[in-house]
Amino acid sequence: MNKVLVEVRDVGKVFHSDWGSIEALKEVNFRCNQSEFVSIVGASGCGKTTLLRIIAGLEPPSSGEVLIDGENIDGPGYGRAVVFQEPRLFPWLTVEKNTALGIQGVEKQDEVEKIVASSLQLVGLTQFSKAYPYELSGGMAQRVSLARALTFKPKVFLMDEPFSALDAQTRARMQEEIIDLWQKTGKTVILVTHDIEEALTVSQKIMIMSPSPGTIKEVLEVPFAYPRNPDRLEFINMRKTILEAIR
Ligand SMILES: Nc1ncnc2c1ncn2[C@@H]1O[C@H](COP(=O)(O)OP(=O)(O)OP(=O)(O)O)[C@@H](O)[C@H]1O
Repeated sequence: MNKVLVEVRDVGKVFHSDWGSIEALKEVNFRCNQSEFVSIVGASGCGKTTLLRIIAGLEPPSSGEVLIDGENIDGPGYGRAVVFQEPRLFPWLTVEKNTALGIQGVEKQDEVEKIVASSLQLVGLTQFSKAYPYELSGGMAQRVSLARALTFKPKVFLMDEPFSALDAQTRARMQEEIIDLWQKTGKTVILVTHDIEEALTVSQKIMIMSPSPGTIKEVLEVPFAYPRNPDRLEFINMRKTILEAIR
């Protein structure tokens, strides 16, 4: 039976500033099952990042609540790892030291090393553990941030446009790698992307948001097997459906 891991209930968010208020989210409701790969797509400004930040506990909702594994979220926590658009590495630390920054509550150095080694292996960076960030390509740097996120042993990975700063080829490779990582670890993934093709390539479910105020317009199951082929008619048709829904 599918277990519900993330539950967003009637979430609303209003930002107040000197020049007025913005209702960024209104009555957002959805459920995400354990081990599910979900993408959130929608036009610029429709509230994707705000919703992800609320699930991460980085932003409080103005109304409603978010439950993860039945527990109410009221701040950042180790059950959730967030991967941002840029890798956010410390330039003066090696790959393994940057990766180890995510580890909490493990005192023995050899245990820390074991966790780091297995995370780096999962993202294919074992060989580069002694390298510094300036020696890495953009894709490799983003893989370090994934390795660091893995060390948290999170229940859910929250990703905000993690590949959008990469060139097209690296991006395609990273999409394959994230599917591989998800299949190996069985983690739940919620990915924000403005790229419909990316959402169709990686996810099992796509939530389409509409703006002003941001709300979930439609949820689509992606029924195709992995690896997905963007040239297949079913893929092309679904891309068209999503594009029309966003417009
Ligand atoms: N900290 C903030 N203060 C005030 N308004 C904000 C803040 N963060 C977001 N907003 C507003 O909330 C709305 C949703 O923004 P958000 O960044 O969540 O959209 P998005 O869908 O992620 O956009 P994009 O695809 O362009 O990144 C926008 O109107 C934005 O101006």
